[in-house]
Amino acid sequence: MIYTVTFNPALDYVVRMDRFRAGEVNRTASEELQLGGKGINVSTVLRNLGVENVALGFLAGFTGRALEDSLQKNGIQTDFIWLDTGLTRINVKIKGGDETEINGRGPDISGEALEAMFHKLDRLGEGDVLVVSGSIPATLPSDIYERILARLEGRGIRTVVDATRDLLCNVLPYKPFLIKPNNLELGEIFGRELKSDEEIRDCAAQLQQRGARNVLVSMAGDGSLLLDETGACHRLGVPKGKVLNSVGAGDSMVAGFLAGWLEKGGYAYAHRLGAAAGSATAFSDGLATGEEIRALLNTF
Ligand SMILES: Nc1ncnc2c1ncn2[C@@H]1O[C@H](COP(=O)(O)OP(=O)(O)O)[C@@H](O)[C@H]1O
Ligand SMILES: O=P(O)(O)OC[C@H]1O[C@](O)(COP(=O)(O)O)[C@@H](O)[C@@H]1O
Repeated sequence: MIYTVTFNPALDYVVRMDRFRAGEVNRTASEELQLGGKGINVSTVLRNLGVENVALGFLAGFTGRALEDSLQKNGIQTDFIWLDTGLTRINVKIKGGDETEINGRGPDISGEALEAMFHKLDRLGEGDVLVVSGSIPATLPSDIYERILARLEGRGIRTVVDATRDLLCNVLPYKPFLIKPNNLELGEIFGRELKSDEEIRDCAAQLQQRGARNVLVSMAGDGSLLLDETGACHRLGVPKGKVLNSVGAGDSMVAGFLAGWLEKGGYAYAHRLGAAAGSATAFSDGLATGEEIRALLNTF
């Protein structure tokens, strides 16, 4: 079974307007509420591709209830831990000329709630896949992803980590099956801007030397580069299409990669399905459907 963990789920409030002006009253042309949080997006796209999975994480308050109801209505299995206080956050995504995002801090997670999550993870076993992704609420220790991977070590569980800076770097010794930084996040880790494929490949190789098995670097409209565990490097561009909303494109890519790898076992195909999923989401209003993703697969 595939499990996703989202420490800080969200409702994404997506508003569109001709031009967003900071410091002024802005009126929207349209608005919608989407389910959000990186692991939750991965769960949704996996489900859209026909891959059964369970969404784990922490929820609180009426926004949390709305999120869980919608996930279940969409046919996604959930096993969340409920927090006694606070509210699952609402992240604001402004499409007005440029894309501006305001991501909330999220509710506090108590020590007890965290312990409850560790107990759930203790049930995973041989052949399971665990995806941990997204930010963590400010009250959690910054080694939390590392502690999860340490606890899973030696049990035949593949892990996928999509996080930034230390959250990502600290898990490398636990040999994650896949990490997916974007090119800017990869540059942040090495303290410089990465300008060429060679530089990106070199940095990906260094993360591999530090323990990552497969490194998938996404580059928004410039496509993606996969350095797989055999040492082969795969580079894909993007198909032609109109970008409507790139929120969740990275999460869709992770889901597509996993779905492709489960379907055929090879990394070239996993990368293609991941790339198709990323672009299909960028070309649709919300997260891409299975049909939208498979329609793009042949363009690579
Ligand atoms: N503007 C775009 N046009 C076409 N494909 C895109 C676009 N933005 C993202 N994608 C696809 O989705 C993938 C992930 O997007 P990216 O923005 O790099 O991830 P993240 O959201 O994690 O930063 C890209 O590698 C690409 O394949
Ligand atoms: O957990 P974080 O890093 O604050 O990010 C949460 C946001 O990321 C998203 O999951 C989108 O992620 P990507 O655009 O990186 O794929 C949104 O749905 C959500 O609002």
